Amino acid sequence: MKLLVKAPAKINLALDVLYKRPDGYHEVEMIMTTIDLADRVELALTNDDKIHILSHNRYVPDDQRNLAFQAAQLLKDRYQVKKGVVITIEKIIPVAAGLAGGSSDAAATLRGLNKLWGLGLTLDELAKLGSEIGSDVSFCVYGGTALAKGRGESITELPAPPTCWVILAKPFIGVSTAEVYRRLNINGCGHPNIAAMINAIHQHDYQQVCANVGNVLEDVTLNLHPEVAQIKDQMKRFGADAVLMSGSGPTVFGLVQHDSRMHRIYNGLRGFCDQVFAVRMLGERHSLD
Ligand SMILES: C[C@](O)(CO)[C@H](O)COP(=O)(O)OP(=O)(O)OC[C@H]1O[C@@H](n2ccc(N)nc2=O)[C@H](O)[C@@H]1O
Ligand SMILES: Nc1ncnc2c1ncn2[C@@H]1O[C@H](COP(=O)(O)OP(=O)(O)OP(=O)(O)O)[C@@H](O)[C@H]1O
Repeated sequence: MKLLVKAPAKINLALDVLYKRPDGYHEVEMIMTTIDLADRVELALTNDDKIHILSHNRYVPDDQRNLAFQAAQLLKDRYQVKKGVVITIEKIIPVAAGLAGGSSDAAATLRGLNKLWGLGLTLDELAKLGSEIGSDVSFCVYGGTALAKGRGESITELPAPPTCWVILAKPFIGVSTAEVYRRLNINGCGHPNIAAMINAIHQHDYQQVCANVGNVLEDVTLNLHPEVAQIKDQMKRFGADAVLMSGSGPTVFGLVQHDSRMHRIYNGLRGFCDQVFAVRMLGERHSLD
């Protein structure tokens, strides 16, 4: 028996850090939304009681370091599952890009194995399990658009943002999320207005969404990697309505509504960046399988 599950990437329309917690993590407030750029995760049942990972991408680990492996292991241990699975990951989302690729593969594995192994868990239960794997996994279990609080695992659903194009540009570098958080000076940076972003989404107000994008981690990564600032400048020059780094980076996204401008930005950035995509937001929460 086989199941194919979609694992979409996310962007952070806004990302604020409130304080560093005693457990070493940072208390965040983020507006996250899934986009139409997805890995394909195929789950095939085996009777050997083992977890196997297959991927053609040399940057994706094929052992217990893979977040999809960890998701399967967690379900096996917690619910004494005696079956095995072959997890084949067709990687479309750039790796170590700030787009939650690994987290989304883990979330897709949780959703898929819940069905394949007949566990009968709710999305809320899967999201709670996901938070044990990584801070972005809970959001990825639900998808759609949400406010994420705590260390990222406390999710409140939001409606779909206004329709627009999301142009993603990833430079050749990779970024360590832990290092970016470690270097952040919470008191020495400007903070995005999360309430204003939530209001803009509720009002379906594209101009206000664009006016309120912001990410406290951006300056940290920009200082480490000046090429990210260059990509931001390029996107602005080609006419994006809003430009921001996603998560801890290094991927930069630009928002536009007009097709012609989307093409201008897309074509202008290709050749300058490692990978460029023009995609839509997936909008509100709906079944990902
Ligand atoms: C930057 C974001 O991607 C934005 O969505 C997330 O906040 C990070 O999510 P993630 O990659 O799933 O993060 P995790 O794998 O849980 O943590 C990686 C490292 O980032 C730091 N970390 C992460 C989340 C958080 N709220 N505070 C942190 O300080 C910790 O040093 C942690 O060891
Ligand atoms: N399924 C997976 N796909 C990609 N990378 C994975 C996966 N599982 C584990 N990894 C490891 O995780 C690291 C970060 O990869 P990932 O693509 O998830 O980063 P990211 O998009 O920056 O994540 P986030 O936005 O959640 O911080 C990679 O360098 C890789 O070694």
